[in-house]
Amino acid sequence: MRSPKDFFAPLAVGAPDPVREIPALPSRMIHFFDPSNAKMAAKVPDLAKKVDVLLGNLEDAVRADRKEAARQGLVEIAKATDFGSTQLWTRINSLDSPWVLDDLITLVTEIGDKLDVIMVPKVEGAQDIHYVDRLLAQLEARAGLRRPLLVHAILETASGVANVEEIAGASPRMQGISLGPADLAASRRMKTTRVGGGHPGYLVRTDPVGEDLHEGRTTYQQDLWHYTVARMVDACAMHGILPYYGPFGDIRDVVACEDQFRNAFLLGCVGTWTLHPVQVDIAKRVFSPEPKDVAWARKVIAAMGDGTGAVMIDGKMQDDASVKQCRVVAELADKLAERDPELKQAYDEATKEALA
Ligand SMILES: CC(=O)SCCNC(=O)CCNC(=O)[C@H](O)C(C)(C)COP(=O)(O)OP(=O)(O)OC[C@H]1O[C@@H](n2cnc3c(N)ncnc32)[C@H](O)[C@@H]1OP(=O)(O)O
Ligand SMILES: O=CC(=O)O
Ligand SMILES: [Mg+2]
Repeated sequence: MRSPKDFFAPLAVGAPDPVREIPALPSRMIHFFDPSNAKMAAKVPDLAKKVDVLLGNLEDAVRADRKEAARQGLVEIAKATDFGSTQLWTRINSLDSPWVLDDLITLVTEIGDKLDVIMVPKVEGAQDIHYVDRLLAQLEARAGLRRPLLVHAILETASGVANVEEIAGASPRMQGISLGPADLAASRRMKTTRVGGGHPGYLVRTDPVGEDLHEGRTTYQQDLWHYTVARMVDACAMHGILPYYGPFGDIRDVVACEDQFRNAFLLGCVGTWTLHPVQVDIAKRVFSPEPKDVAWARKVIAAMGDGTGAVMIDGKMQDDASVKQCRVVAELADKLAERDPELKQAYDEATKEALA
C-alpha cells in the first residue's frame, strides 16, 4: 500500500502527473462498436457526431479469431478519424486473457494521445486497478504522453461488488464504473439469461384477500439491479468518479430499455452503454434532464439566494438541501448545453417561461 502522500505521484519516471479531479464531461452514452466489423467501423465518423463517447470494444462480443483484427482496426480508426469533442474509449480484454498485454502495449503506444479512457472488464478488487495503473504509467512514459489515460472498471464479478468501494478509490486514474449485468449474473449464479433489464419472475405480491390464494392479488415486478446500481453509485460519489448503467441486450424492446436507463439516471448514473444505434437517442433523451426539471431547478436556485433558509415555491418547501438537489440538475444541464445547442435552447426557453 502506497502512503496517502504518494497517491498523486506518477507511477513511472517520465509518466504524466495523475489528474486530481475527474472531468465531468458529458457521457450520456458510451457507444460500443467492434473495430473489426467493417460495417460498424464505416459508421464511426457519423456516430462521432451523435454520441458523447465512442468505445472500440476488444473484449466479449469480439470473436477470439478477430481479437487482433479488432485491436488493429481500432488503431487505424483512431488515427484516421477526427472525433471532435467526442471521447474515444476502449474496452480491453480481461486481465487473465492472452490478449490484454498486447492490447495495452499497442493501444498506448500507437494511439495513447487519442484515447481518453480504458475500460477494464471483470475487475475483482483494487489489485487489478493497481496492475493496470503501473503498466499504463510505464507505457505512457515510453510513448512520451503528456496526458494520463483514465481507467474505468466494469462491476461484473461478485468479488468486484464486494470490493466496489476500494476499486473506486484505487487510483487517481479511476474515471468511473459501469454495471456489467451479464457477467455479474453468471458470477453470482443468478438464474437469469437476460443481458440487463428486469425479469418477470422477480416480484412481490399483495396479501391474499380470502381463502383463494390466487384470486385478486396484484404483483409488482422488482428491479434485479437496484442493489448493485445503488451501491455502485455510492462508491463512485464517495470517490468523485462517475457511475454508469451497462448493457441492455434486448435491442428490440426500446420501451423497457428506456425504463432501465431512466431508473439508472434517477439513481445517480450519468450515462449508459449503447450497443446498437437504436439505443443512442434513448440514452440521449433519458440522461439529459427534462427542460421542465431544469427550469424548476434554476427557479429554486434563483429564489434561494445564498442557498440558506427556507422558502415556499409553488406550494413546495425549499431549503439548503433541496437547493443542492437543484444544483445537481442545473449544473448537468449547463454542461450538456455547452455540447448541444438544441438542448440549450430548450432549457433556456423553459427557464424563461418558469421565471416569467
Ligand atoms: C455483455 C456485454 O459485454 S455487452 C457489450 C458487448 N457487446 C457489443 O458490443 C454488441 C455491439 N452490437 C452488436 O454487435 C450488434 O448491434 C448486434 C449483434 C447486437 C446486432 O447487429 P445486427 O444484427 O447487424 O443489427 P442490425 O441489422 O439491426 O443493424 C443495423 C445496422 O446497424 C449497424 N450496427 C449494429 N450495431 C452497431 C453498433 N454497435 N455500432 C455501429 N453500427 C452498428 C449494423 O452493422 C447494420 O449496418 P448496415 O445497415 O450497414 O447493414
Ligand atoms: O460486460 C458487460 C456484462 O454485462 O457482462
Ligand atoms: Mg461482461
